[in-house]
Amino acid sequence: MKYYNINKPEEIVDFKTACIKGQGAEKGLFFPESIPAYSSQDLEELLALPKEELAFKIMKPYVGSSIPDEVLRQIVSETVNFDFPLEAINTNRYILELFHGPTLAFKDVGARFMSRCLGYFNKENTRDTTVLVATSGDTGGAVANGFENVTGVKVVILYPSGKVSNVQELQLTTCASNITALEVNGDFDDCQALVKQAFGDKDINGHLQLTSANSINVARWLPQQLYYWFAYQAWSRLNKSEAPVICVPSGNFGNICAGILAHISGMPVKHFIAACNSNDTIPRFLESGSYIANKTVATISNAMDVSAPSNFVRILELYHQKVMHLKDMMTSVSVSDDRTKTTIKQVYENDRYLLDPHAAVAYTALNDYLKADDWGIILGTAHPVKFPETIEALLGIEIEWSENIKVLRERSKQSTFLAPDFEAFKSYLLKR
Ligand SMILES: N[C@@H](CCOP(=O)(O)O)C(=O)O
Repeated sequence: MKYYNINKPEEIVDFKTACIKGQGAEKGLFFPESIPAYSSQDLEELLALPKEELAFKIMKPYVGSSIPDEVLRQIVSETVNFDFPLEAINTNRYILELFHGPTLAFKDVGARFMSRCLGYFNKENTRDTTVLVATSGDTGGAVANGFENVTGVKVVILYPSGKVSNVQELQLTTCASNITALEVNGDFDDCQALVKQAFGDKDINGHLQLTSANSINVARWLPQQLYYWFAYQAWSRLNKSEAPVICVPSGNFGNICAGILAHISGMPVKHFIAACNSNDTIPRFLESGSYIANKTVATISNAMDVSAPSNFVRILELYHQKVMHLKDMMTSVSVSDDRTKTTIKQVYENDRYLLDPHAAVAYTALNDYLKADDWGIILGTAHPVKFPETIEALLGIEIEWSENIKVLRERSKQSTFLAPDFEAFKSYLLKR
């Protein structure tokens, strides 16, 4: 498979180069030159596969000859070695729980896949690679965990000071010595802008070999489509007469973009909903046609506090930049914190299911979209235990800590403050 740069289509690379570079010239994202198309017979066969084999079949065309089959098999089986259950919240609303990995968020899949691919490519590399990553909460912990002690890789995580939950902060500030956390006095979009600018800076690139572990990197983005294939296997067993509406909590739009990619490959979906919090650039864009990214707003679903979602350009590319065609398949809505809290309470009281704030945004949006007896799926992108501050205050319950959270709480945070200023970031990187 070859990938072209959306901003500079003459830049064409293979999977290995796309993974190592992370981002193309002129801040362009890499995009696959062709998308695999599965016939109904292929789909039948995919339904019957164990998850490791399904993951291999789906990822193989995207990786091409960059990684030998036996290595790729090993990488994907380590990537998906936990559960992805589709649970019923009530009669017609289901949740695909994506939070059973080591850092309790959906980002574990992409982070584990990318860290192992980079580890493989790095075997021939004599230089260390510096992985830059901006996080609004969940990516940072997953990347820290995925890259912990990977030889030849150093990770620099930028996160917005005071705008991630305590558990998320501990996950990204208490790691092995190859992981550094920079606490930025700004918001996620400031962190993401610093990272993107660093890729285009000659001095930094002369000094360090950089890559990105955000979903701008195809090796982080593409494996996210596996969730949708796992969901497909699970819902086909439910014998529903229609394909589902799938509602995805959306911040940087990498997850929903991967879902749409799976759908374009042939996986049946009736409609996608991109559920946003008050950071509503895309809902407003789809409504009015004007793309205006406002200042990022802090919400209780903090991992979605993104005002300029990197992957929206890929979603448009999937529809050949035709917004009209995209709107037939995807709706995007904004849900306030007040409505999110009401949903957490109602679902807990009526169904005894504990939604985290991100899933609650999606549940609210799905309910608004569907009639009561239509069926649909939300993606559960993070475990509620990551947000005890919000949930305990709202429901008056105490959330039980899992073993990995107990261990985290005993560690102490290590971070370095950084102004949201490119020269400050550059001078930090040049001293490394
Ligand atoms: N929601 C993210 C923001 C970055 O998204 P990514 O998928 O591009 O890494 C987070 O939790 O950090």
